[in-house]
Amino acid sequence: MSFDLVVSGRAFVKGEIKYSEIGITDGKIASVKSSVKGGEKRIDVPGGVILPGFIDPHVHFRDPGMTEKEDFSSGTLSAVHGGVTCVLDMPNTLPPVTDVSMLLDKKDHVKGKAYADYGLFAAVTPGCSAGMLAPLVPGFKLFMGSTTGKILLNDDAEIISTFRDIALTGKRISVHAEDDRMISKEKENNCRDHLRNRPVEAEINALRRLSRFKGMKINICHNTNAESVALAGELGFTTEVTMHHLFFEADKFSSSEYKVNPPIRNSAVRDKLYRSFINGKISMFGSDHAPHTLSDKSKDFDEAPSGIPGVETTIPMVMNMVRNNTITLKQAVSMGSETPAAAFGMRKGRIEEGCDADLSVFDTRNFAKINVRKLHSKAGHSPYEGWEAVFPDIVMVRGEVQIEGGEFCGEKVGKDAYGKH
Ligand SMILES: NC(=O)N[C@@H](CC(=O)O)C(=O)O
Ligand SMILES: [Zn+2]
Repeated sequence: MSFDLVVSGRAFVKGEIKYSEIGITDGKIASVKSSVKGGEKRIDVPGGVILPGFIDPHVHFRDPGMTEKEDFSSGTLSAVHGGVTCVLDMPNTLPPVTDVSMLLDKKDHVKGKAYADYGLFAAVTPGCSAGMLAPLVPGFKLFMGSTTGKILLNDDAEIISTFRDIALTGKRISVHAEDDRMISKEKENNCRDHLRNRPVEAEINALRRLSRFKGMKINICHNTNAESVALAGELGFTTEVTMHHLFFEADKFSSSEYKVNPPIRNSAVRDKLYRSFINGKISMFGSDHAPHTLSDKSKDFDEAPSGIPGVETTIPMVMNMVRNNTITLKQAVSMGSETPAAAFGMRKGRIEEGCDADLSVFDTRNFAKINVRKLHSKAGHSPYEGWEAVFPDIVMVRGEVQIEGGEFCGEKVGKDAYGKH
């Protein structure tokens, strides 16, 4: 058998790190063995571990409509620099993705712009043509609490009837679970006020209301507290966690840079969330990359939009946790690659025959401090400036090298993972 490319080195294969030779043909992994013959081209990875490319199941790339904050090129460029080879983009762009024609318009619009593979979510709206949308999307997104964009749906009767249609399609519904009726709109001056207006109970109550959908394919986004995580687990839902909810506390991190929905919680809530993450109770990382320009974020707290960028820093921070033995590599790969691929039905996320040849190589000896000037998002700011992280040495999207020796050498090879219909 001849391959277009053979990548060899220590690789994470079926839960173990072992020397492997990965034969790649037409962008797919065709063979994984201790030795494969042939290969037009060979890349011998000198150090570090070859991992499946990471998948970020939750980004907001603002394209179309708010491209001064991010566009598909800057967003996916940022992604590959952080070891992320596939992103799932949320539908609160302008116009929002609420029907087939808007979805197809957005697909046309972003085509040819991406450095990483991608999928585009559709919003859950009453009467959305779930059956027609389903083959074209990774899943559907429900916003139960108001936030950037205007696609709120918080009425039980409407949620029930729409979920019934979506259940028939087999697609997962990612939920922004904050009960809007429990969100107060009083003036805010800092993150403590934002937290007062959007209490933990709003999140837990939204989840309680979803308990009637036990066993359905539902994913609870950006969990901020251990109770939500536990309840979601009991209901058979998948869960996401962000770095900002794991690491920030409203008392210490109070400026509008940290204003985000759901909000940064207090230290007691954060500590319990962190423990449930360490104990393996959370399914996936999701950056909730929500870029806003510095001038937007510099407005008075009450006026400033909510959202924190993170697509480029999430996995490097995760790999730093692996370096520190805070979590195992197995947990990092499960939460960052395997589970998102399985949850959203992609042949990605594993170094196995038949999967896309999305690979990332990390060497935990190469840690560095995050430097905002070296990040690629248009946001131009990061709350993680100066934090230690491990950035990837090599990143490959379906066999196409995007990063080598830590340097960008890529092209806009990114494809819609739900596009062949
Ligand atoms: N997380 C945020 O605070 N903002 C997100 C929307 C969202 O996920 O709530 C955004 O699009 O700006
Ligand atoms: Zn979001």
